[in-house]
Amino acid sequence: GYLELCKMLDIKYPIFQGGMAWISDADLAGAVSNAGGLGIIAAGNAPVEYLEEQVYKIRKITDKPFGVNIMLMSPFKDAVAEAAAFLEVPVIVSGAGSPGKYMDLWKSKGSKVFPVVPTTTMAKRLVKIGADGVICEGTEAGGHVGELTTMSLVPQVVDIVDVPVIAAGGIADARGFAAALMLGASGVQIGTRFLTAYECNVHQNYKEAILNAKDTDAVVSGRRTGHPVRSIKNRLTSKLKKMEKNGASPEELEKEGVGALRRAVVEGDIKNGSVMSGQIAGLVNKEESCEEIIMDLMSSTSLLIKNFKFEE
Ligand SMILES: O=C(O)COc1ccc(-c2c[nH]c(CNC(=O)Nc3ncc(Sc4ccccn4)s3)n2)cc1
Repeated sequence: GYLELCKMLDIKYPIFQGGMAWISDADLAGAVSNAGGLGIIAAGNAPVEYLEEQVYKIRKITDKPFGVNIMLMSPFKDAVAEAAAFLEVPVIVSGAGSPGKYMDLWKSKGSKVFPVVPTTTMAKRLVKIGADGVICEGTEAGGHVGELTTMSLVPQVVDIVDVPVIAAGGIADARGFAAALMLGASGVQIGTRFLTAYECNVHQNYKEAILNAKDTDAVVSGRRTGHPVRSIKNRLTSKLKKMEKNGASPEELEKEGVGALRRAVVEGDIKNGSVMSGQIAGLVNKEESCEEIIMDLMSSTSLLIKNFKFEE
């Protein structure tokens, strides 16, 4: 349950902040960890120097546990995986691929390993080789997504693993948090709502696109070409949709996608950039601090579930 998870990771609240490529830096992760959750720095596609710099920086911001998310489609994944172990990062999260070959290295250095898994098969396989928990991310999530929904994936994984399950995808308030606990999750991972936090350094245009989005605006591009990515509907997603319809190759689509996330995050080009976002953006309508987000989640959830106790 959530108390066991908090004990395992020495965190106050069972709330992970999604390690979003280009977005989750030491400022955001440090604020989440200082507020009692697990802040997670995203290595994304960045070279190892970026990760080292962010880990040094977060250790100046907080002395609480934090995580690093390693994106396994990164060209720098080997160096980044080594660095995460060498830096003795408390929690290592992985995504967009299988971290099997790094598991022993990460465990040997004492890191807790929480891979994101899109299916029960992957969950079972990774727990068998040592995963300390799994993050079950439903297709409701932003960014690179699988096919299964959170509502469907979470209970099926809970039934076949004996480690804590974190629910991710489509969760932004106490109702989603409470629902995840009912499905058997020990905690939740939240991306889209933390993306609009004051401490998140993403371009203000990107935050506004999330705050103004409605339920049907977060669409998946590239589902047929292998890298399905959920982002806010704009000129880029329309272009990708047309290209897919005209039978564009994965390489052609990939070329369009490269640099698109940076254009949105850094330059604020939310028309032609990739504004990655979960379906729950329609529920995220105001900017808050990480502390406010976490306290809202914990206090409201404790009202929904009578034996869900927490102390401020
Ligand atoms: O290796 C296999 O058999 C396949 O294994 C997996 C397949 C998928 C996943 C998976 C799905 N979702 C996640 C965690 N979420 C994510 O990884 N979300 C991401 N958002 C943006 C990212 S950067 C990117 C990536 C592709 C194209 C453009 N940009 S990564 N992991 C995990 C393992």
